[in-house]
Amino acid sequence: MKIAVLGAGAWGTALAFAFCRQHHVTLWGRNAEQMIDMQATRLNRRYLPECPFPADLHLSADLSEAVLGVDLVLVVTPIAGLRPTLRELARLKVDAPLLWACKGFEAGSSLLPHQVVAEEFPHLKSVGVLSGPSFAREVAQGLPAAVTLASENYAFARDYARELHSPLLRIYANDDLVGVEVGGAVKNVMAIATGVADGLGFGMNARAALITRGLAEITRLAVALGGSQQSMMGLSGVGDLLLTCTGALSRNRQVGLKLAEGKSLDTILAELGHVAEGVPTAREVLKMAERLQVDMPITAAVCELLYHQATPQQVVERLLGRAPKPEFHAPGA
Ligand SMILES: NC(=O)C1=CN([C@@H]2O[C@H](COP(=O)(O)OP(=O)(O)OC[C@H]3O[C@@H](n4cnc5c(N)ncnc54)[C@H](O)[C@@H]3O)[C@@H](O)[C@H]2O)C=CC1
Ligand SMILES: O=C(CO)COP(=O)(O)O
Repeated sequence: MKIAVLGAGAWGTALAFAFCRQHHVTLWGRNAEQMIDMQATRLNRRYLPECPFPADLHLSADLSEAVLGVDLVLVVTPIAGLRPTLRELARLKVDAPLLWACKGFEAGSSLLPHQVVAEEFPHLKSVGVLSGPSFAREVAQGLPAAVTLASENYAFARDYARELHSPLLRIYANDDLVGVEVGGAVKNVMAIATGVADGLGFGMNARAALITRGLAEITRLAVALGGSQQSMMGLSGVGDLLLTCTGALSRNRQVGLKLAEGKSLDTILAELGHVAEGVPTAREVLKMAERLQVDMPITAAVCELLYHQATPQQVVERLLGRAPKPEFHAPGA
């Protein structure tokens, strides 16, 4: 297949590496200067400095050139870049099948990525998300990983999962687009919370409790939005939640660790140099939870920390001080 990967950050670069083993791949980035540097050094020095480019990876800073005659477009910008990128694709009259790999709810609209795609490309039916436990650096180093390709059009998910699948990047098909997107979006919020708890030295018991109750929270929201509970047991549910809450490579977890050190959000984001989707997404998830009357206390606590100047200690006291309740639901309820 001829594939255009749009977005030359860590994850776009890593996916381009993975797919160019079997396909003709062009990695497009919006920053022409950076793309010239990448071509000259065959390295993404800004976002993935330790991984040299495979010889057969093509690069372009010209979107029209990158998408010319492609069989698949894969958008790997942060969620904030999804809509602007789709609008550029619409302007260029691109109608190739479309996948995206961004994780989050769109800031302001609180829409999931597939809803943004439906607004910008209402007639395109071959669309879906690629999501799951996958740190860019490990994928770029050729270490094995498994992800989910979810689409409401299951035949599309099945066929493109088969096309993109390889021994090092195993791809599973799923028809639960909502569940897979909610899992990928909200685990980032839970990773911030887990980073805070770990940074405060609360120990491994507390970490396991947070991850488990985080999963309960994600599941409630996913089901309220029409997703399937089963996906929460899958790669884009518990799989990505575990990875991001415990893995040192997670940027969202790093945000939490630095919040626990008492650093301001602005300082943390400047130090990070990468996107941390859990930061804008936490606010949208809380809005959505309030609208749907879904109980999401960990998300609310993360929002208190990020946006209401609460200290980590205050937030933890409030979370631990809540009244006891049934783990699942009261018998007979
Ligand atoms: N890094 C990882 O391990 C993984 C990241 N993701 C998701 O992939 C998405 C991208 O993440 P990363 O590549 O890691 O971020 P990053 O922070 O490494 O790079 C972001 C890239 O997006 C570009 N960008 C930002 N706005 C854009 C726009 N409007 N148009 C075009 N390009 C734009 C930036 O120039 C930069 O190249 C996020 O939603 C993230 O949650 C998903 C799985 C793994
Ligand atoms: O989504 C990811 C792994 O699946 C990457 O997580 P971070 O954005 O927290 O680094």
